[in-house]
Amino acid sequence: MRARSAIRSLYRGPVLTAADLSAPLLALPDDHPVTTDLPGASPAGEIPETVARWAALGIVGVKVFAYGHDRDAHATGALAPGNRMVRAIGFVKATAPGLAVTTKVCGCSWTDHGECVLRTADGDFDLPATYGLMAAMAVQHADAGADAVSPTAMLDGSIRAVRTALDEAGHRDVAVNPNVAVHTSLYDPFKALMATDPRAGHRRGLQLEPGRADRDVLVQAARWIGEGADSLTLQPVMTASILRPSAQPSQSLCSGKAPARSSTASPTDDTASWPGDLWDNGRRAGPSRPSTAAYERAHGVRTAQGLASHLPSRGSRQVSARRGAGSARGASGPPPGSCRGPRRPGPGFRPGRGQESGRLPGRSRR
Ligand SMILES: NCC(=O)CCC(=O)O
Repeated sequence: MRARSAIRSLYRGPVLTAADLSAPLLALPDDHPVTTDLPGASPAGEIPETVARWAALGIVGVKVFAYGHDRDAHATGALAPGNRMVRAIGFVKATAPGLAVTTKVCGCSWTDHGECVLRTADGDFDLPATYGLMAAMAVQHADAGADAVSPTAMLDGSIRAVRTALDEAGHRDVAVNPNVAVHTSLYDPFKALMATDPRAGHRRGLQLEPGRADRDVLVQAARWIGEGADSLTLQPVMTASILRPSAQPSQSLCSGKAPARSSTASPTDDTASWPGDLWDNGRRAGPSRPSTAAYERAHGVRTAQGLASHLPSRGSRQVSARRGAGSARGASGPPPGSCRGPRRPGPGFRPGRGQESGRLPGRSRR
């Protein structure tokens, strides 16, 4: 079989090209020392040059992270007109209008304590203020030209808050791409460069525990989809590999199959290769898109949409009602309790960390 190159080409697996990639752009102050090998670290003034180089390579997206300024307890700088994020979005769009711009939406770059969430005077999580901050940031980024926003706090309710705010501001076509973030020291160089390491404690109470990530990733994915996510970013990138083993048809597990293309799972024409429900939440639903049920039959797996039907979801009905396609997908999913396999969330299974009850973990220490 492999002697003929035409046959090799015919049966070649998926190929990763520049057209599958989105590059991280870490927008730094002009006088900031770039003491890192992290790709994409760029003083603000050099952003046009950096982005032009990427566009010439054929890269199709940029994910913007801004080094926050004027940091305080309320993350005031995050909403300041013309702040570094807004300017970075403008630079990218002016340089390469065709690039898809995704922006990080989180308090941690803008709070003086480095936490993703805002706190009350008593030190508790201030949920309304945090949701309000993230929602206003998302609208500000969309107003500045962002095509998608990436809420990264891993805070239940924040995705719904962002989606609702975008819709109400007339940005229904701006996508929401939350993180599914596993807690890891691999973020340390990024946090050091961007000065986002929490002054006290860590993000362990929000991000997924590495030891349980193989199933919690899927639980969280289903949750974000229920809140209105359009696509997901698995973080760190190797998180994608923990989904692969659970996608073996012979095991018939409750899982999705990870894409081979990049850490950001984004809409693609290759819907047959993984369950679109996990990745694009049906925004591109169309005649060529396989249904959840068809996908599950063909691959012998359960998708996140199927998994979601096992959870006491707080948001999926709301999303289904708002988006017609979502409703149809939900109806075609497996009935509750039909999932078979060794990693099936058992009766009474809870994602942990008090998420089901909406209770949030308190400040924890290293
Ligand atoms: N807002 C949090 C993140 O972006 C995730 C990486 C980190 O822990 O800093």
